[in-house]
Amino acid sequence: METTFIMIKPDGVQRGLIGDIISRFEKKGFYLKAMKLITVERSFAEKHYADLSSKPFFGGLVEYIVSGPVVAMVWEGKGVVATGRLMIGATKPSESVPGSIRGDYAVEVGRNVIHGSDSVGSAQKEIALWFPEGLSEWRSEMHPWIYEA
Ligand SMILES: Nc1ncnc2c1ncn2[C@@H]1O[C@H](COP(=O)(O)OP(=O)(O)OP(=O)(O)O)[C@@H](O)[C@H]1O
Repeated sequence: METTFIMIKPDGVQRGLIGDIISRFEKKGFYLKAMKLITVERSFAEKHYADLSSKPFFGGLVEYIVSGPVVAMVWEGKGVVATGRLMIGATKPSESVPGSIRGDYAVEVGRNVIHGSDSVGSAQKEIALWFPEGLSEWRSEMHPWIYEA
């Protein structure tokens, strides 16, 4: 099944939103396949956001990501990449709808609480970068109550 990379950014950790965010993904019917609390080096943050290196906000974005621990996770489920992005909400909190994570908890684009992979391809790259040790192989006993097949 599809997997995505989700990161609770330093503001989400500092604000005590870890439990709520994990709970949303669990209750939806997605499976947690890997998780760690980690403070990343600048070079690692630059690698994660390499596609944005030419943006004017790149320096501030890297400062933000290295400013404290983040929670890095892999979630699995049918359509989890696209659905995860919907659950997270639009990049700019002023445009993210209430009910989404950013819509409920964020005000500023530079403090938008959470990251989620934007495609299946970038999910694969990000999971390889953040979890070279691999994922847990397990499936919930609830599977038939969540998925038709
Ligand atoms: N104009 C901006 N000013 C400041 N920070 C920004 C701006 N645009 C984006 N960012 C930051 O860079 C991150 C990555 O931007 P991107 O365009 O990839 O959005 P995203 O895919 O919704 O976010 P993420 O990759 O964090 O999930 C944003 O989540 C935000 O924290």
